[in-house]
Amino acid sequence: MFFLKILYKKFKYYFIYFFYILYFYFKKYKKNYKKKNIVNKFKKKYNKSKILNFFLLGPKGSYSNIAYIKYIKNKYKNNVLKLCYNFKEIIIKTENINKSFALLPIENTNSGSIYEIYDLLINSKLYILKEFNMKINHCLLSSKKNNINKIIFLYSHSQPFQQCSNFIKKFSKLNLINTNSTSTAMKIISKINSFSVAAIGSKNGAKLYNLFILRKNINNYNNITKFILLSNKNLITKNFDYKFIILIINFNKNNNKIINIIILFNKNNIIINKLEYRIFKNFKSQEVLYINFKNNFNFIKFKKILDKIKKKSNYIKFIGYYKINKKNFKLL
Ligand SMILES: O=C(O)C(=O)C[C@]1(C(=O)O)C=C[C@@H](O)C=C1
Repeated sequence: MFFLKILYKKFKYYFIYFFYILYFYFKKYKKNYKKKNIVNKFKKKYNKSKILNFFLLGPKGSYSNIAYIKYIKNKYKNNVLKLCYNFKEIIIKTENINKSFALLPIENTNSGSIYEIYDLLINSKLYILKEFNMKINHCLLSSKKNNINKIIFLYSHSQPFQQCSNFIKKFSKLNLINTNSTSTAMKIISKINSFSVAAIGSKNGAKLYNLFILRKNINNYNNITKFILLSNKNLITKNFDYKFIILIINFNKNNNKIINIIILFNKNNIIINKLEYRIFKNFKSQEVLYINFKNNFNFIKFKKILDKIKKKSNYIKFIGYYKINKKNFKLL
């Protein structure tokens, strides 16, 4: 006891200082702990929220909107429709908002691949989960009971102009005006309300924007658009039971490696479903190969092939896996 007293007298200030620091850190820790707890609680609540956001091209009445009603609206509970102004906005929002999905058109039997989407996908963090094919019947629409020969300006998205090229060719007077979607076109002509303007859009859109259908089915033959559903979560599982896999392979230009990759796929009996080639003129000219192929091997064999591709390329990116089980497709 005596010894402790001497110690206390000698080091009194050190003791006080030591306990003060201890108290200070304890308070700081308590504050941080509370803060962390609140953030964790918020995260838990946010992640538990069952709402699924679906981002797609708007406004109301677009073909993307019709595809959403047909394939998604009643199939997935608690889904919320979020209509966007253009494809880029759809991708950025889906990348950054929790539990969200993007519905995008990717190709059409008449107009071919939609390159704007391919180029956006190459630089995005999204994964393709599923695809849907939808028949598209374009109509010529006007806000008045109109004579086609009076129309001077025809509004629509760039894709329908290509899909209706045979019909448009017959009317040399027509000036084509590009809009972000067919529904934007319908909205514009309903506001202008003139004999000189018309739009290419859907039957449903005509009802929505009070337009007259001047001609039905003006598209070239058998017009089908493929839509894809994407998410910001990599949903790959260990069972590797995917029917199709989609890869993006990046090369430096002018090195003939693309041919080697195709030969490699061929040697391993890989059935390529779709192949797209894009060139990017950034600081280094780069080539990108988009390959959608049938998955007919196990993960070990697939990894060996991947390693070979890796040696021939700058980088590889997985951007999609379609499940075999179509009916019980789960989003999350
Ligand atoms: O403009 C629309 O209504 C869309 O949903 C876009 C889009 C497309 O870009 O392909 C979708 C389906 C049809 O092929 C025409 C237009």
